[in-house]
Amino acid sequence: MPISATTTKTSPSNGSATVQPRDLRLAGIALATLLCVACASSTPPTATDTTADLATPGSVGMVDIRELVPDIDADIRYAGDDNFTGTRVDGYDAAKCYLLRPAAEALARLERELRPQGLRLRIFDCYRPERAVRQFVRWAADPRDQRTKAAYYPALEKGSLVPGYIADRSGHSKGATIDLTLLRCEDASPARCEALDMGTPFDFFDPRANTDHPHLDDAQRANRTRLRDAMARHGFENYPMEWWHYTFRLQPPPDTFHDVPIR
Ligand SMILES: C[C@@H](N)C(=O)N[C@H](C)C(=O)O
Ligand SMILES: [Zn+2]
Repeated sequence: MPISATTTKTSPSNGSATVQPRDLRLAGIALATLLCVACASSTPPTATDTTADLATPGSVGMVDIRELVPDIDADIRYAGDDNFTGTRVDGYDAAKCYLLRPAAEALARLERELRPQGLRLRIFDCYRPERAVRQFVRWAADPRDQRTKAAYYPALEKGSLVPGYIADRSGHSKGATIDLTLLRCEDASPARCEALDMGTPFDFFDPRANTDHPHLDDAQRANRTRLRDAMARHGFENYPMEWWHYTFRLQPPPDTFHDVPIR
């Protein structure tokens, strides 16, 4: 896994990232490292370091899913204002889905399996820069902004959404996690598709979004099960709090959080 000033590594003990400057030989470098609170990097600068704004998802091992499936359906909600923050999110300079290559290849295999059944995937989010996660956390901590409450978290206080519904250190930043749903498509060109009823919309922060919530109707439960089974066949594990959130089981698991913008 490439490491740069744009990345932080997971602590083996508790699963969260820590700031651990390992090279304090040069006082100037150490000072720069300590001052770079926003970078939160565990690795000191090296000759190959670059700023987050110069690196690309490709340079840290990720691939645009449309290189593998050019016509996959994607509605990258954080690249616009149609999301729970009500604004375009930091780091989403383009509406693209980047994933580590093995995760992207697994997703492409699943899409190929689904199409003959009249089904397709719709992707909402993939790799998420850490600056986006920080924006989510700032949004959740600001009780004055309630513009999206009715649509996204009607029954909960926004301050309670972190970390269960919105992670303060997200697996999305490691490049193997994806938010998505299933579409049923008519065999036309271009395909005419409709999202399956999952019981809640994407990013509806509420117990009803829990994958096994008891008060779903039969069709909604079957649709969630269909998505979960399909994803499991291709190595993706569901997060029980959110029916749309899946992580690809990579060996060894990725341990690097990235803050490279999507463009
Ligand atoms: C914010 C939502 N789409 C999501 O991905 N939630 C999980 C918990 C995360 O932020 O990693
Ligand atoms: Zn997610």
